[in-house]
Amino acid sequence: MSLLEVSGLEVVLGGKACVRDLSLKVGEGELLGLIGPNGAGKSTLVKAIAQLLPYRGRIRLNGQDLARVEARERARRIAYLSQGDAVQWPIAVQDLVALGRHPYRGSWWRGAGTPGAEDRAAVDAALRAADIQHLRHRKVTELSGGERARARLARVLAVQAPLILADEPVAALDPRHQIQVMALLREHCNQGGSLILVLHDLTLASRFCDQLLLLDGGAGIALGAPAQVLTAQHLRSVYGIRAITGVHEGLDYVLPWACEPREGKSEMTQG
Ligand SMILES: Nc1ncnc2c1ncn2[C@@H]1O[C@H](COP(=O)(O)OP(=O)(O)OP(=O)(O)O)[C@@H](O)[C@H]1O
Repeated sequence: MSLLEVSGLEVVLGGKACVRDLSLKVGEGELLGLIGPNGAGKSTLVKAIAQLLPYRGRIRLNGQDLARVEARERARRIAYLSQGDAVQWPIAVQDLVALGRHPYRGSWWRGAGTPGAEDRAAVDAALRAADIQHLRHRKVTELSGGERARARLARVLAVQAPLILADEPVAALDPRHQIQVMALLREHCNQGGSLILVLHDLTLASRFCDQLLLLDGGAGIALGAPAQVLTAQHLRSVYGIRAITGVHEGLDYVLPWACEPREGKSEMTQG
């Protein structure tokens, strides 16, 4: 059984269908990348899965209708990293990361108490994984964009949820940290966790993801292994680009190279 099953999903915002009749499955240990041009519906899809938007259709986690799972329980099973890097309060990095443990605490008003040993260990592990131990006492609002991106990611890792939804977690990172974070997310999957990742970098997408879902205009255009999705035809018809492709160390790579005239939209293909 898949960990996550989405079927017939439709999200309408401001009278416009931003996600249309979308179905997908994510298995345990699987990394699904969501790609597509600006405005394709990637963030909307992720927010609907996180139960942050109203939708029609069905979203099941471990066979259970996610809409019926109690909020705190859901927050332990799905960790969501939103797009962007806004953190409004000048709190210490370790306190931001500790917020990831909130789903495991009782109500603050009913005396949730101080973090337990498990919470501290989870925060330490997340700081280590995101390579920001040295920043733990710094204020989040005083970090660089890339440092803040890693602090926000560490909060999500601290949840230790089986499913992570991450919306462009590497967008602000330098190349070394991009590769480091992708490898870290890959490791989450190698350890049996599952991940849905929104990203624009097609090279990282083809290298690190098991499957890719290409979206355009709210609809799924192609779903399958990276090589089946990142075809010259899809790159041209959906992105309006041409890419250099090849194989390095046994892995396919795709390097966007030039703009091309866009052609008619493709039908959804499934590999
Ligand atoms: N609250 C909203 N009300 C109305 N329309 C919205 C709302 N949020 C998003 N949209 C529209 O839904 C469409 C999909 O937006 P979404 O943010 O999901 O795209 P995306 O693929 O994540 O894009 P990007 O790569 O630019 O982040 C866009 O046309 C956007 O304008």
